[in-house]
Amino acid sequence: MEKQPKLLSSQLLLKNRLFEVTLQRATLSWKDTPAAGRRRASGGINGTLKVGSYCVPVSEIIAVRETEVDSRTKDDGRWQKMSQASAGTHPFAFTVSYVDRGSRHRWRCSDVTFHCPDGALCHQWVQTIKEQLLLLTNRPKHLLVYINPFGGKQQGKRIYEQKVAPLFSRASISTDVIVTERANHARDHLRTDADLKKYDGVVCVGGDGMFSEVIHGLISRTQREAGVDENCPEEKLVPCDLRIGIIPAGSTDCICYATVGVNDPITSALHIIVGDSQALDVCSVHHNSTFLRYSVSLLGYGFYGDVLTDSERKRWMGPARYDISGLKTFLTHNYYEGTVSFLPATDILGTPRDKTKCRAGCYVCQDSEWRLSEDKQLCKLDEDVLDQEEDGRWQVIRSKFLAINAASMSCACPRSPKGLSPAAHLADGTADLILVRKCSRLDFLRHLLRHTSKDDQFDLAFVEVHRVRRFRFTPKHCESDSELDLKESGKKLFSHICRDHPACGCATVNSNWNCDGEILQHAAIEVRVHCQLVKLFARGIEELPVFEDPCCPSAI
Ligand SMILES: Nc1ncnc2c1ncn2[C@@H]1O[C@H](COP(=O)(O)OP(=O)(O)OP(=O)(O)O)[C@@H](O)[C@H]1O
Repeated sequence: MEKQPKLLSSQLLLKNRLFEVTLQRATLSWKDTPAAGRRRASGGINGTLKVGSYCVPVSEIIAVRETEVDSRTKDDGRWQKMSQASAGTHPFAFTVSYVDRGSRHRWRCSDVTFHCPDGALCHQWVQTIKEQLLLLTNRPKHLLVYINPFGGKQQGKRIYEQKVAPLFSRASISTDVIVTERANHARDHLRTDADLKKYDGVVCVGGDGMFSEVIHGLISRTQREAGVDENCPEEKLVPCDLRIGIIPAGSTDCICYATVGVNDPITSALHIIVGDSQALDVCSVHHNSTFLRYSVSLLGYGFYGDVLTDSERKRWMGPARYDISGLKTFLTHNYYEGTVSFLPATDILGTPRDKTKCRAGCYVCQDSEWRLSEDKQLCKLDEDVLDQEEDGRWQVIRSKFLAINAASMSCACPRSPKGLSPAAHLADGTADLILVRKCSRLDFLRHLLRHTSKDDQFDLAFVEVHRVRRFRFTPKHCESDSELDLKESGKKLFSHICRDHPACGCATVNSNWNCDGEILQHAAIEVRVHCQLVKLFARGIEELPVFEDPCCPSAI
């Protein structure tokens, strides 16, 4: 590794022990000096600090400030008494706030205070660190924040005010905060009114529903300004410039869990402050050349559509409704006939059966980013050639399905740690299309149980999985208009009977699509994955536990 020049290096006092403190372009480090032992022996009060070397990446420093020095100093949240000798020899101090990694991907903001022998040196340290922070151009300075006061346990406002706003202010981030007054307030404001040029990012405080509002508003706005027609399924959508931050305060925080690894407001706030960036694929869903919705996690027809439809009728039950509706839908065992056509993704590095998972710095997603920038350089003429090539590669499957699921990410969450498609990627421009054909209840149960065990949920004769760029689904009765006309009235009646008699064993005509937790109005849909259409203030789930990380503020 290339040796970096030292920007500053001094012997400073930390918890009454002398440390050699060094600032380089990428790191702030401090290590025990031989004199430290002598000073300890001379009666200084020892803190909990371990002997050794410590290192914080500059990119994870939140802020630096000069600190008032008394004979008492507050460090790590606790008051400590400085020895008279230390206060006398090192009367000036500065405090560095930095990202401290806890267990299970949780981040915290920790402080370390260094004491200096003179004011000029202290000032020089603060200024030099500040200058290094200003060079980090990926950090947001001004954010637009939407708070859903009714999401989850209705704690959005309190969470923001008590846990997030103080961190933003410490990091000198200014905000415009809007507390939403109705559903779709954030979406509509982003679509038309918001002066987006003023901001470096948009933050939503709430659950997956709020995140969905924000992406719908931002994507629509971007397309309108670029002159792209959202209703045309063939249009290539223009990526959104502004990054989105999610402060989890909902009952379902799956997107946050999938992109950060934990649904913790402080962790998310710190990812925003350090200016992380994680691209995310977005699926557009159309019916007959009419835009329906965007999806970033799961599109599910059959089993997951039916669970959502049933659970919506049982909202009064609270979260227990998902288990009850799940059991009911499983026992009902409906299957649906139709045609799935899809365009396989052939030019990518990963497959849905990979053992490796999408993690921070994922090389599969990076490869897609590289291809995306190459694609942009292709001239318009080549797009027609590509379309013709695509036409020849579509595959068609006509069958009876218990479930059709398209996962744009693993869909892992605390309830399902492996997720629906464990090897799916956040930003490779594909979705994993999982087809579960008609099978016995026992076999379907085996498939479902494998989502929570080590066994491969796709390694069953009635399950197949394809990594796709586009797909279409046509329910059997929609396959031709004349067929539809002939059967329409009879099927409506049939569907009604089956809903009222769920145990009769006959298939209802149509299920509904569950689109990231919302029910779609149409069963016949056309889906296209847009590679890296939005960006989040996140970095993907980090792989290493804290003690394995070579550059964290623990001893090295
Ligand atoms: N002020 C408001 N009043 C009522 N509904 C709102 C308001 N602001 C946002 N919403 C809507 O509330 C819905 C749920 O919000 P959110 O996702 O934040 O919480 P949640 O409890 O996780 O909900 P869900 O689990 O249904 O996604 C969103 O779809 C959003 O459109």
